[in-house]
Amino acid sequence: MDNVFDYEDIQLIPAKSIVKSRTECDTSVEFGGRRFKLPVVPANMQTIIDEKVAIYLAENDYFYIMHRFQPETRIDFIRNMNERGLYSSISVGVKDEEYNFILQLAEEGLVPEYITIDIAHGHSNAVIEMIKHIKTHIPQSFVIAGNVGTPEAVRELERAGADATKVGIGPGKVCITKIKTGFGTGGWQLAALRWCAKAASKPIIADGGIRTHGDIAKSVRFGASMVMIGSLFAGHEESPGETVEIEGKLCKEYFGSASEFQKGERKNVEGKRMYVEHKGSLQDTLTEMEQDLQSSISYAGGNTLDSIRHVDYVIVKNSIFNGDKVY
Ligand SMILES: NC(=O)C1=CN([C@@H]2O[C@H](COP(=O)(O)OP(=O)(O)OC[C@H]3O[C@@H](n4cnc5c(N)ncnc54)[C@H](OP(=O)(O)O)[C@@H]3O)[C@@H](O)[C@H]2O)C=CC1
Ligand SMILES: Nc1nc2c(ncn2[C@@H]2O[C@H](COP(=O)(O)O)[C@@H](O)[C@H]2O)c(=O)[nH]1
Repeated sequence: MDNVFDYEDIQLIPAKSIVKSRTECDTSVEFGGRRFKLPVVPANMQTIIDEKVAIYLAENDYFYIMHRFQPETRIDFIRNMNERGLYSSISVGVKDEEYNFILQLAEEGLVPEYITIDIAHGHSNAVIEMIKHIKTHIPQSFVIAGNVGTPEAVRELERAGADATKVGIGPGKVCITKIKTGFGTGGWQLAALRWCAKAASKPIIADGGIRTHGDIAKSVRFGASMVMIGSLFAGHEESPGETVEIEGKLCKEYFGSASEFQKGERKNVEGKRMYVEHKGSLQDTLTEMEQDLQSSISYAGGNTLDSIRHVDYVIVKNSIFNGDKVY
C-alpha cells in the first residue's frame, strides 16, 4: 500500500461552480434499486437505531439498516414495515440460528429488501456461506456483506453473490480493535476505502471514522456509494441510547456492538462506551448534512453527487494514529 492517509489528511480541490445556488445541487443516490436523499446510513447499532428511527428514515426517503441485537423482533419488524408500505432493511449474523432465521423468512414469504451480514471480520467462509444461503433462499433481497478492509475480501464477497460490501475494520469512534488486536483500517480508513473501491465492481459502503460532514464528500470521492455513520448520529432526541446528566449537561450513551455493554460479558471485547452531548433532533442533523453536501457538490463544480467522484485532492499531512484511547 502506498499513499496511506485518513480523512483529516485530505483536502478536495475546488472546481468552477456551475450553479447559482447550492439548493440546485442534488445529494440523492440510487442504492439497491431505491433512491435515497443522502448517501448516508446511520450505523446498525443499538444506541443509534431502533424501530421508531427506522420508520422515520424509511418514511422520509433515507436509507437505514436495523441492528440485529434483538433477533426475536425481526419478523414483526419486517411485517410492520410491510404493513406501512415501507421497505425493510435488517441485519443478520452468521451463527447457526441465523441460517434458520433465513429459512423461516423464506417459508413465510417475508422478503426484506435489504439484508446486511454484520460481523467484525467479514472476510471469512462464514460470511461467504451466509451470502450463498441468503441468495439461495431469498434471492430478491439486496445483500450487503461486511466488514472488510482489503480488495481481495471485496472481490471474494462479490464473487460469492454480495450486492454490496461494507469497508471498515476498526476506524469507529467506540472501536478498540486496533488497540486490542493490532489489525484494521483504523487511522487509514480513507486510503483503505480507495484501495477497496478500485477492486470493487459493485457498490461499497464506507463504514466508520466519519467525524465531520466533509468526510462524507471525501468518502464519495474515494469510492463510497453509501457512508455508514455512528457517532455523529448518537445523542439525538430520537437516539435509543440512555440519557444521563453529566456535570449539568444532558448526554446520551453510545456503545460499541462488540463492547461489554452490548454483549453483557467481557469476552472478546472490541468496543467501548462513551457519552455524547445531547444534540437535538435527528432531522436537524440530516438537514445540515444535506446542506453541507450540496455545498460540497457546488465546490466540485457540478450539480449531482457524481461530480465529487472525480475532483482532485491533496494530501496535507500524514498521520496514522489519531489518538484513540481504550477508556
Ligand atoms: N467494523 C468493525 O471494525 C467491528 C465491528 N464490530 C461489530 O460488533 C458486532 C459483533 O461482531 P462479531 O463479534 O463479529 O459478531 P458475532 O458475535 O456474531 O460473531 C461472529 C462469528 O465469527 C466468529 N469470529 C471469528 N473470528 C472473529 C473475529 N476476529 N472477530 C469476531 N468474530 C469472529 C465468532 O466466533 P467467536 O466469537 O467464537 O470467535 C462468531 O462465530 C457486529 O455488529 C460488528 O459489526 C466488532 C468489531 C469490529
Ligand atoms: N471495532 C468495533 N467497531 C464497532 C463496534 N461497534 C460498532 N463498530 C463500528 O463502528 C462504526 C461506527 O463508527 P463511527 O466512527 O461512525 O462511530 C459502526 O458502523 C461499526 O462498523 C465495536 O464494538 N467495535
